[in-house]
Amino acid sequence: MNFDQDKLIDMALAARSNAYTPYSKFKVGASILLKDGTYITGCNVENSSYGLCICAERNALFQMIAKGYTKEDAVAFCIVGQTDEPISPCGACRQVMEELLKPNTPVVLTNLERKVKVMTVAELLPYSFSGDSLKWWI
Ligand SMILES: O=c1ccn([C@H]2C[C@H](O)[C@@H](CO)O2)c(=O)[nH]1
Ligand SMILES: [Zn+2]
Repeated sequence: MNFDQDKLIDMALAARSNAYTPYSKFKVGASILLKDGTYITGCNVENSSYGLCICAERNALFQMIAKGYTKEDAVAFCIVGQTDEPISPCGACRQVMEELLKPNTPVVLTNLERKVKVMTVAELLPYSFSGDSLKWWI
């Protein structure tokens, strides 16, 4: 499905401006375009107990679920951070993308210069562990 990549990046950048990062100072934004035209966004939110920090990607994906949407509704996902190259999401977020997005959903990785690399969810996490692996008894 076609989508407005510039608008998707703008939404992720706007979310990034809300990032709560007193410890790392590394702000990240994420946005999801849904089939009904809605955008859902997320930023990273840190905590003095470092293990409780949540990445922008998971914040956005969990909000998508909380608002009643599913992977079938997601058209594209975008992540932006202040990196030299388009941002590379962490392993935990790749696993959550595998769970909550479809394998062929485009993920727009970008940076503040708007250098873009588009990869699918499956390309970001090849040979993944998934819910299918839990169906061993069938
Ligand atoms: O793709 C990424 C990489 C890092 N972070 C956050 C986690 C932490 O708050 C800070 C530094 O790792 O950036 C994200 O939100 N997304
Ligand atoms: Zn992450």
